[in-house]
Amino acid sequence: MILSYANLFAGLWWVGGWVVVDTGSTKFLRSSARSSVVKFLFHRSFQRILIQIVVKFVVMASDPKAIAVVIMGVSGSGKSTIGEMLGKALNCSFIDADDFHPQSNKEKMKKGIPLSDEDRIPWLEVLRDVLNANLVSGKTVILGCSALQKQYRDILRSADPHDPCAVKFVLLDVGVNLLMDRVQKRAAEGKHFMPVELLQSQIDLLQVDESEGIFKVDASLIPEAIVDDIKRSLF
Ligand SMILES: Nc1ncnc2c1ncn2[C@@H]1O[C@H](COP(=O)(O)OP(=O)(O)OP(=O)(O)O)[C@@H](O)[C@H]1O
Ligand SMILES: O=C(O)[C@H](O)[C@@H](O)[C@H](O)[C@H](O)CO
Repeated sequence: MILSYANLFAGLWWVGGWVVVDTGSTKFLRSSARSSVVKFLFHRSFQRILIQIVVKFVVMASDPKAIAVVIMGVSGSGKSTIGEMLGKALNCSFIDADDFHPQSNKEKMKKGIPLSDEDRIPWLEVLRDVLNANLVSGKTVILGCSALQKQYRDILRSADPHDPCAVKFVLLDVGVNLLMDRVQKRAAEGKHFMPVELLQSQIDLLQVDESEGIFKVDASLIPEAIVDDIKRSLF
């Protein structure tokens, strides 16, 4: 839409310039020194450059750089719920990291055994490649992923090897009691494989370094308020 306006504007500019220069309607300016400057300004090659600059500017303004937003936090903090809503609000796709776990990881968690680095690193590398594919094709994407430690987040950050800031993290911050309630309720409803016993191991592992500048959102709020806060932090 914006581009069509730009093209229309460029077209009018072109025709307007032609009328002014080629129909001689600028007679009153011709004699003065000003007229050569004006002629230069209306000259087609100058117009062409100007049009290219305007179109490029409009394209850049209407098509900002793609980013990856990682909604992170411990089990039950709301990554899937919030990530999906944010994806809809930003009109981009949402990827749930849980869908990329190999069966062996899921079996381990079901049995109440926390994942090790050996379990997580290959999984994070796959997720990094998925983010990379989206960024390379200019698509903004939301990922819901625990990303509990800096070393894990650094793997995801490398999705854009030229710009680590292209991958942004948002931490869903929820108190332990509310987390327990949510995970217990979800497990009782048979809705998820993650047992409540694993929650403490996740809380123990979560490490957020102030220097990383991760945006922390109060995830005990209603989902709509959380999504609004995240949107405000991003734009
Ligand atoms: N802001 C919220 N307010 C109320 N309930 C919420 C909120 N966010 C999530 N929930 C509920 O809490 C439960 C856990 O949410 P969700 O599955 O989105 O968390 P998660 O971080 O993706 O968990 P996991 O990492 O274990 O997959 C769900 O039953 C969900 O409906
Ligand atoms: O790093 C991890 O241990 C995993 O990502 C877990 O967080 C689970 O995937 C998730 O919580 C279950 O839904």
